[in-house]
Amino acid sequence: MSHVLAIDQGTTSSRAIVFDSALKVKAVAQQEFTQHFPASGWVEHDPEEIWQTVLSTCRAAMEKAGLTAADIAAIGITNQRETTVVWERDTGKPIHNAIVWQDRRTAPACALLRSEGHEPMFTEATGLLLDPYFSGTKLQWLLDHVEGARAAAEAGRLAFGTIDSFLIWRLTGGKVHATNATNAARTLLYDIRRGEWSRGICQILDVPMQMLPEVRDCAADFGVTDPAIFGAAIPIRGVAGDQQAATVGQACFAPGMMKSTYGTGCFALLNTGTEPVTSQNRLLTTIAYQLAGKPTYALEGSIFIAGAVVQWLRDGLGIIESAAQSGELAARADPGQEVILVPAFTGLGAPYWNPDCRGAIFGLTRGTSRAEFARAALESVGFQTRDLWEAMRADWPGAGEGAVLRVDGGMTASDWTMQFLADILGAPVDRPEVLETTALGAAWLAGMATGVYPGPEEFARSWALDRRFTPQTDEPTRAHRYERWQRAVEATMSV
Ligand SMILES: Nc1ncnc2c1ncn2[C@@H]1O[C@H](COP(=O)(O)OP(=O)(O)O)[C@@H](O)[C@H]1O
Ligand SMILES: O=P(O)(O)OC[C@H](O)CO
Repeated sequence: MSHVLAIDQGTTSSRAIVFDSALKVKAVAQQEFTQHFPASGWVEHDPEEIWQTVLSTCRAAMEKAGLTAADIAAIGITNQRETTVVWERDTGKPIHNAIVWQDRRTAPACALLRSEGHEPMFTEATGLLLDPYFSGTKLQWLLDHVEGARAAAEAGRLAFGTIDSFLIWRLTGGKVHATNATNAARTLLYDIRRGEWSRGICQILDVPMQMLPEVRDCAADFGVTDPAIFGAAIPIRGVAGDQQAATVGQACFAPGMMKSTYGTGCFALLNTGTEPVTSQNRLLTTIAYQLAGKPTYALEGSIFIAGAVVQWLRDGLGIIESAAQSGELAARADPGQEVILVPAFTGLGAPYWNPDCRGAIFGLTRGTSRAEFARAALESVGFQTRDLWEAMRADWPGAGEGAVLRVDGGMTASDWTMQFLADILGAPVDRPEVLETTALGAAWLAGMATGVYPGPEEFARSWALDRRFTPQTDEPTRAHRYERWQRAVEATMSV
């Protein structure tokens, strides 16, 4: 009973990881699932496929670890955030595919709300902006477009949830309809200061409040799994959105600590303590974690394209065969060429929040080759992080000076990219030994709640460094490079 099973339900795959009593990874199972693109800018997932991949990866991970459900003390769940599911309470059946966080279909609805002057009120309550990224307008779209949905929701027959809620509902056999504060904070429906669903916003978006889940702490009782699923009931005791789980997994428990996760996108969170900080620089205010009823807040910068730019080099341009080759190729680029890629493939996220602009490349010459493309692609990830870093320093003077960036996610395997990141930030970048930081955070929350794992101080002491990247570039070069990036972004947004 001293193991913990973490479910990491991500955008492109579901993973299940068994951690042992010393918080070491014992077994991993991963399964990709289908991405549906029914129209330009639309992205959907089939919730049934998500459910099946979660079930099979959990079973596979337990089998690989040589364990049964009786050996698992608790489950921790972490998930792609904002992605929106509505299902029938009596059958558990979704009424539509899930609308994924990347989906842009509600851009006109957001523009309309902005033109009506609603944005300041939404930002004040939720810490977010009127962007299609968040769940609220996705839910509104489902209620408006699925026949009979609004009437059924008003009659109490439908439930809304982000992926964590949907999984909790399914795992508990329909007994628990709950979420946690970190996922609620991404819905555009939750008042992060008052710690409750916003009645005013639900009225504006015409969302019946009876379809919303109950909001709990990150380490809390989320019920037990139906014994028919894994052979015995397992308590669900930890739940957090994936970027917040990574913040916890990186032990960013003190104000001023910052982590950045480089997967498909990049999400940087700065712990700002027990009071929410309102950004003057178009960052988001969010809940980093909530324990014992007390939220700890964060400023978040969300970038939509990070590792995805490497996938584009591989699958779109075909100039590399594997992601790992991107760094080797970038290292061979001509230092005399200053090619800049602005990867606004789906518009730009923080701090620009421009859903309409599209990517651009600058500085091409007759001599530009694959190597300069690769370097520009990897550098774009560093430049975008610098944008967030600047915004955070401007918003919260405690950030930056003497600060270190803790990094994780698949793309941090690239030493070349991490060195450029340190160079362009002018600050150290720390890569930990455990790169399964998201799952680690969810496992620790669940294990701490069940007494299997230690409290925050001891957990933070167990964080171990793999490698520190220190800046090698001088300040004038850094300033010159960053200024050219800023001009490239301005030009991209003006086309
Ligand atoms: N060695 C590498 N160099 C550059 N990018 C990499 C490398 N290894 C993985 N990546 C990128 O990291 C991403 C995968 O990271 P992961 O954390 O698994 O993402 P997600 O959870 O969003 O699916 C991919 O987009 C891939 O292109
Ligand atoms: O599933 P990931 O790792 O791409 O993360 C997605 C984020 O939670 C979206 O906000």
